[in-house]
Amino acid sequence: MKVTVVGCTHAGTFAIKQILAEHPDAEVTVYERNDVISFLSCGIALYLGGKVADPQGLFYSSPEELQKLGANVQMNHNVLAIDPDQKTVTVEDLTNHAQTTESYDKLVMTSGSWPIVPKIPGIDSDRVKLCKNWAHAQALIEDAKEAKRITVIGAGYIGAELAEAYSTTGHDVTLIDAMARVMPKYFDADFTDVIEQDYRDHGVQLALGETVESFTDSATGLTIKTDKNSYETDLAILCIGFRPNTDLLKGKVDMAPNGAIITDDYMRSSNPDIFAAGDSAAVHYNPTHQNAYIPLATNAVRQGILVGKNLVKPTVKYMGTQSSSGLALYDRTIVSTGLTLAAAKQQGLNAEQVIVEDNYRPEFMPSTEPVLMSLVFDPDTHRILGGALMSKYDVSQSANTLSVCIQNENTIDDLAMVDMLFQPNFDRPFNYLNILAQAAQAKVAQSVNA
Ligand SMILES: Cc1cc2nc3c(=O)[nH]c(=O)nc-3n(C[C@H](O)[C@H](O)[C@H](O)COP(=O)(O)OP(=O)(O)OC[C@H]3O[C@@H](n4cnc5c(N)ncnc54)[C@H](O)[C@@H]3O)c2cc1C
Ligand SMILES: NC(=O)C1=CN([C@@H]2O[C@H](COP(=O)(O)OP(=O)(O)OC[C@H]3O[C@@H](n4cnc5c(N)ncnc54)[C@H](O)[C@@H]3O)[C@@H](O)[C@H]2O)C=CC1
Repeated sequence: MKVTVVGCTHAGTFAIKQILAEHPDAEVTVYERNDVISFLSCGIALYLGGKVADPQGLFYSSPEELQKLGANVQMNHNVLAIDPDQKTVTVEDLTNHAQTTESYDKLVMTSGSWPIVPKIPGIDSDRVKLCKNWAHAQALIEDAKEAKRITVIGAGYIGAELAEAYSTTGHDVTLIDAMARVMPKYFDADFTDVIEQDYRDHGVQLALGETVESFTDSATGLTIKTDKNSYETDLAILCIGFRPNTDLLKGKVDMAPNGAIITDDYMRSSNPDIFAAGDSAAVHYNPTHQNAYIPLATNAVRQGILVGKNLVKPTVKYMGTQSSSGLALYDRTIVSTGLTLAAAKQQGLNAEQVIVEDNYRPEFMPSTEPVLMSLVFDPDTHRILGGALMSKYDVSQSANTLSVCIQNENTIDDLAMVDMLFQPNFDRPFNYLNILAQAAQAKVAQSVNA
C-alpha cells in the first residue's frame, strides 16, 4: 500500500507515526515544503518573549526520526497538484525545481492552514510580517532587534500572546482589532475587561474596534491607517486568523465554505482514498453537534492518530472537540472550553450563563486567589455548553474538567454535585467548579419561581 502524506507539522507527524505503527509494510512517502517538521508554533510567543532557552526544544520529531521509522521523507518538496482520478501527486523538489508525478493508494492531506492576508493597500511591505512557522519565528526574532515600535494586528489568541511578549521585551506595542474587545471569540467582557487593563498597565496601546485600511512605508517606518486613526510603527504582525491550505483539492472533495475538508468520523473525505486531519480539515464541534473550523494543535494530533487507525478500515471514531484552549498573560491563567454565551446565541441555541468569582481555597490559608468563572448552559435541558476561568492561580486543568463534562453531555446538576477532592490547600468542601454549577442551578430555580 502506497501512502502519500502532504505536509508534516503536527497532523502529518502523528499520522505518519501511527500509520507505520499499524501498517509496518506500508510505503509511506511524505512531502513537506519546509526544511523542518513538528514545529510547535505555540512556543513562538514564549520564544520571542525570551522564555525559551533552546528553540530546538520546540521540535518534538525530525525527518531522521520518521525515516528511521520507515517513512520516505521528502523535505523541501512542494506538492503542486493532486489528481484523485489517476491517484497521483505532482511534486516539485524546491532545491532544483525538478518535477515528478507519483502514484498513491491512499492520500493523507495534512497540509494545514495559512494566515489570512486580506487585500489591503501596502500589505506587501517588508515591514508587515506573519507568525505561523519556524521561518517566521526566526525572522521575527531578528526583526524585533531592530524594531522599537511593534504593532500587532488581530487580538485573537496569537495577537494576545505576541502583544504580551513584546510588552515585556522593551518594545512599544500597539494591538489593533476590528472588534471592540480583545479575544472576543473566546471570552466574555467580564474577562476581557481585566485582560485589557493588564495590557494598559504594561504600556500596550489598545486600538479596538478599528479596521486597518492601508500600510504605507516611509523613511522612518510604516504608517498604518485604520478607519479611525493612524499609527507609526517599525514592524506590523498580521494575525487575523487562519484559512485551510486545501486549494489542491478544491472541487475534488467536499469542503466547508472556507475550504476546510469535511471528513466523516474516521477522517475520510468524500473520496474514500483521501484522508484529512488537522488545520486542513473541519472538526465536529460537540457543543453544537455541527462541523466547525477550529485550527488547534489539539485537534491536529488527535485527528492525525485517527488517520493511522482508520486508514484501511473504519476502526476508531473521532470524539469531536470542545475547542478547549487557554493562555497565560502576564500573571494570569485564562482558559475556555465550548461556547461563550454570545456564540451560543449566534448559533440559535437556548442558552443562559452564570458568572461567579470565588477564592479557590479558604481565606484562613496563608494566601488564596480569586477565580473568575463563567458557565454557559441550556436552561431547559441543563446541558453544559461552555465555560471559562481566569485566575492568578493555575486553573488550566479545570477547563479540561469542563471539557469532559461537555463531551459527555453532563448537566449543571451533574457538575454541581460530582465528587471532587477537598483539602484546604486546594479548595473548599465544594470545589470552585461545583460552586459554579450550583450558581447555575440557583439561576434556573430563580427563573422558574419568578
Ligand atoms: C503562533 C501560534 C500559536 C499557536 N498556539 C497554539 C496553542 O497554544 N495550542 C493549540 O492547540 N494550537 C495552537 N496553534 C495552532 C496550531 O499550531 C495549529 O493548529 C497546528 O499547527 C496545525 O497543525 P497541522 O499539522 O494540521 O497544520 P500546519 O501546522 O499548518 O502544517 C501543515 C504543513 O503542511 C505543509 N504543506 C502545506 N501545503 C503543502 C504542499 N502543497 N506541499 C508540501 N507541504 C505542504 C506546510 O509547510 C506545513 O508544514 C498555534 C498556531 C500559531 C501560529
Ligand atoms: N493558546 C492557544 O490555544 C492558541 C491557539 N491559536 C490558534 O491559532 C489560530 C489562529 O490564531 P489567530 O490568528 O490569533 O486567530 P483568531 O481567530 O484567534 O483571532 C483573530 C482576531 O483577528 C481579528 N480580526 C479579524 N479580521 C480582522 C481585520 N481585518 N482587522 C483587524 N482585526 C481582525 C478578529 O476579531 C479576532 O480577534 C486560532 O484558531 C487559534 O485557536 C493560536 C495561538 C494560541
